[in-house]
Amino acid sequence: MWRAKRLYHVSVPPISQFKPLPQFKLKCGLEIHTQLNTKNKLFSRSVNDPFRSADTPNLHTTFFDLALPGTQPLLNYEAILYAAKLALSLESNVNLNSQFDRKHYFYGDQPLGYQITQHFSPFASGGQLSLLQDIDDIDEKVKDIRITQLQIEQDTGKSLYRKCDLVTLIDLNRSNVPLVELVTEPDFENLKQIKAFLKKYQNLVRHLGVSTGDLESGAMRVDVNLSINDHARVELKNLPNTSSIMNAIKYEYQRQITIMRNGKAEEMLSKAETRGWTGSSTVKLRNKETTIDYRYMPDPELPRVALSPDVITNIQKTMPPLPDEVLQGFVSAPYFLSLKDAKILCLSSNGQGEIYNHAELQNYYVETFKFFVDGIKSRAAKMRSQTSKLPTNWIIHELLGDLNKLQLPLSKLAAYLTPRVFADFLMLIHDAKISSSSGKLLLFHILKNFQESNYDISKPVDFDSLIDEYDMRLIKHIDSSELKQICRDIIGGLNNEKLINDLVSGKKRNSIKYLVGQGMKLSQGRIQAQQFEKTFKEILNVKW
Ligand SMILES: Nc1ncnc2c1ncn2[C@@H]1O[C@H](COP(=O)(O)OP(=O)(O)OP(=O)(O)O)[C@@H](O)[C@H]1O
Ligand SMILES: [Mg+2]
Ligand SMILES: [Mg+2]
Repeated sequence: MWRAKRLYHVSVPPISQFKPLPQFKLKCGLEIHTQLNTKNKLFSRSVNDPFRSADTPNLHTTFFDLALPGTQPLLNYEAILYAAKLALSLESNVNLNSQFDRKHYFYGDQPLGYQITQHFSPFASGGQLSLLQDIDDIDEKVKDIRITQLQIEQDTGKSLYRKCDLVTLIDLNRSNVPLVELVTEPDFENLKQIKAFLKKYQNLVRHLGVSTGDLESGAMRVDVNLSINDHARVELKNLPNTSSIMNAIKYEYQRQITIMRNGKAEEMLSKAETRGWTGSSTVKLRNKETTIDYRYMPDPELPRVALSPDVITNIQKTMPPLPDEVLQGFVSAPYFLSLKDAKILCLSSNGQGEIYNHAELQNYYVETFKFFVDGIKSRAAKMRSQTSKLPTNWIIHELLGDLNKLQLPLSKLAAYLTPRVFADFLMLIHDAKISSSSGKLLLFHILKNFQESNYDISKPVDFDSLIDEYDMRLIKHIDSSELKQICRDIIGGLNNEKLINDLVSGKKRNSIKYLVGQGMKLSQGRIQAQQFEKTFKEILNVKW
């Protein structure tokens, strides 16, 4: 008698209890699809803007994107250029004679009936991306992730399933957008390496300007392949962001361990399978070996991509220095940035570049630094380490904070508060014309006014009159008895004997900062903090 096979139920512990165990060795490889942000699509002249879908579906489509009979693909060379840049930056060998193939399957958002990809002869192979402990926050000193290959292919359209009337809507704005599929060797051994690789690769595509690299919008899509102790690999799909990627791996790791511990590995982990992430668990989509036969064949309508070695050499010449080199440059002479600050300059946090992109920010910093150093030299002053920190502190910390607060794009501001002008501003602080607390107010005021003037760049910034208008000029030569009186008044006004005793005895030395803060507030930042500190110590007879 036929009986339904009882499904073996695996009870997986919660993700929060995830713990990598040495006896269960994790091995992972990634497949990453990256949309190239070329002007046009891969095989047609339509505009490449897959994100227009929400308001205007099917806007960017030509007859070829719709797969109307009689239309033919026409290769966009810009996509080849972008893919070559990416391949070279990964030390991958560009194939001088790659080819496009048809991968056949039917789906509503794939009207050709096949996807044009590179199966037999991919665009580039080999190469690596090195992860470094200092820069990428991994546990090992260095970890090289080998690249298997990069292939160019077209993206599919999008299907929108409407439950209410059981209708599926098709949007072809994304159809035929150029993609690079990057495949790594199964070199990853832990989560930190995967997280670091994704961040580094994302930063790389942004740095090269070949993609926005955003996971959330689908410009970058990651499939994870995972196996434990040499059992069959499981491919994880539908991972929309970094936390899904991490959680899916954690879940899958625990699921497979549970299976092994229950003696079911032979039965359940001997065949490769594809699983999807539901948000809380992985579910089987299909067996790898039973996937349909795609009937790959070379696309007869597209000639081979024949590149001369000169083309590659010339592209290599136009390549910018890679992110790690740029970072190293900022931590060494003449900038001497801390690694943390250098990372802020080099690692873009958002691909859209709304407030700034890393190239603009680096440029603004480098230019300002140059003008500032010239300013110091012109005063025949020495560049002390405290002085060289001024551009860093004021750009990376103060200015970026203000821009974010005001949602003011750096590109707009740089036309008005140019690096030369910003260096002048820094000189005001360097020359002690204004205190840094006044500087903060002044900078914010200038930015806010600029924004309110609707980005009017016609009137140049006039620091001198602004400083006078707001009465910010530092009082350098205050009479010492007058200053002592101000300090005594502050102490008297506090009426806090314990604070003063603890300060004088050295128990709570930090309280001096509080007193100085009161002084700065009272003088509206016009008397220097150091003067206050000195005077407070004098009148309190502080010995430490
Ligand atoms: N034993 C293994 N454990 C974990 N990952 C593995 C293992 N063997 C291979 N992989 C990874 O599986 C991935 C294979 O990707 P590839 O694109 O070559 O084939 P695929 O997944 O079969 O094809 P498709 O592109 O149709 O998904 C690579 O990232 C590779 O590193
Ligand atoms: Mg795969
Ligand atoms: Mg693949």
